[in-house]
Amino acid sequence: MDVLWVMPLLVLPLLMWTSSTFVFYFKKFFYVAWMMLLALVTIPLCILKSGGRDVENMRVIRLMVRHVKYLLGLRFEVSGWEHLQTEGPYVIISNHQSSLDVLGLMEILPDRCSTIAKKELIYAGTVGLICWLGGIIFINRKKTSDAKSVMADAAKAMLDDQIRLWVFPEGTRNQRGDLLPFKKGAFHLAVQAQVPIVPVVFSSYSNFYLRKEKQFKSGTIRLKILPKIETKGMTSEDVTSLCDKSFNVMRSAFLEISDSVTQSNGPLRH
Ligand SMILES: CCCCCC/C=C\CCCCCCCCCC(=O)SCCNC(=O)CCNC(=O)[C@H](O)C(C)(C)COP(=O)(O)OP(=O)(O)OC[C@H]1O[C@@H](n2cnc3c(N)ncnc32)[C@H](O)[C@@H]1OP(=O)(O)O
Ligand SMILES: CCCCCCCC/C=C\CCCCCCCC(=O)OC[C@@H](O)COP(=O)(O)O
Repeated sequence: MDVLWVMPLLVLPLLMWTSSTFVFYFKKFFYVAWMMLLALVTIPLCILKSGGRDVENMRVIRLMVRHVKYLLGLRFEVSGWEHLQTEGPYVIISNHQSSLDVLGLMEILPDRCSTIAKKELIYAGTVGLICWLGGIIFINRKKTSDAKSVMADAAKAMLDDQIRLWVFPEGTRNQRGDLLPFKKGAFHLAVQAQVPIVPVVFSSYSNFYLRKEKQFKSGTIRLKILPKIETKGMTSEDVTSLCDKSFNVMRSAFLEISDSVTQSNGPLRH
């Protein structure tokens, strides 16, 4: 009899563990499947709207992605909207924690703004095709010289076609509770086009999404848009200091808006 009473005490934690792991895989699977399906529906809409690859398709994509946050139990708290009210082209830079960043990106994406992404994304089925239709610029991260020339073309296109570009200067996803050192491409891009940089910071996801621990709870993400940094008159000589300055303002903002969050792995050293 006694053993029977103990059973629930053993089984309950096991059930809770498996259910949170189950929720993690379910939500991840659902997210990918839903985005693939949305992309499938959005492809013809984009083709009807623009007849092919065009940054204007980002309006349709943005509209189609907006509801996905509710399905995953996520909310965004955006501050600094006024800093996006800048005429003409600019480069947005933000930290990059997960593919969930796309939801925040779509929350604040200004008109005529596309992104720079790794070229592997083009093979992601319907999502890859929608990225291509949305004018996303693909770079080969393993070939710096190729990436540089694609970005030089992008600087020209920003001015010729009046487009804005969103770049993830960490160059990869990172969930270590701090920012990775920035790569230089975004800053060369802004200096070459002589356009401002608008830094955007996503608060840490570690209070609701932990890849290693297989946790994916509901949560609120703070998105802070910071004042633009001008690059007029700068040359490639100024890129390193521009990069350092941007890193410092973004890192302080990241730590400030993530302050209530436990930094499980501690800060990274540079
Ligand atoms: C409805 C349907 C639903 C569908 C859902 C999806 C819908 C839409 C999708 C939209 C959203 C998509 C979101 C996509 C997210 C994808 C995110 C990514 O893929 S992140 C990864 C790719 N991005 C990046 O890598 C960008 C950042 N990287 C860089 O900028 C890098 O600098 C580089 C790749 C250009 C070069 O890399 P690397 O060699 O490793 O870097 P450095 O150390 O920075 O540079 C080496 C030296 O080269 C100089 N340099 C760099 N760039 C330039 C340049 N453009 N011109 C001249 N010189 C350059 C740099 O200064 C270094 O020299 P040094 O002497 O040391 O200064
Ligand atoms: C038939 C192929 C199926 C592939 C399925 C993948 C589909 C992805 C589906 C839904 C997610 C939608 C958001 C897509 C955009 C997110 C891209 C992204 O975050 O790429 C990661 C990249 O920044 C860094 O990669 P690394 O960690 O450096 O490597």
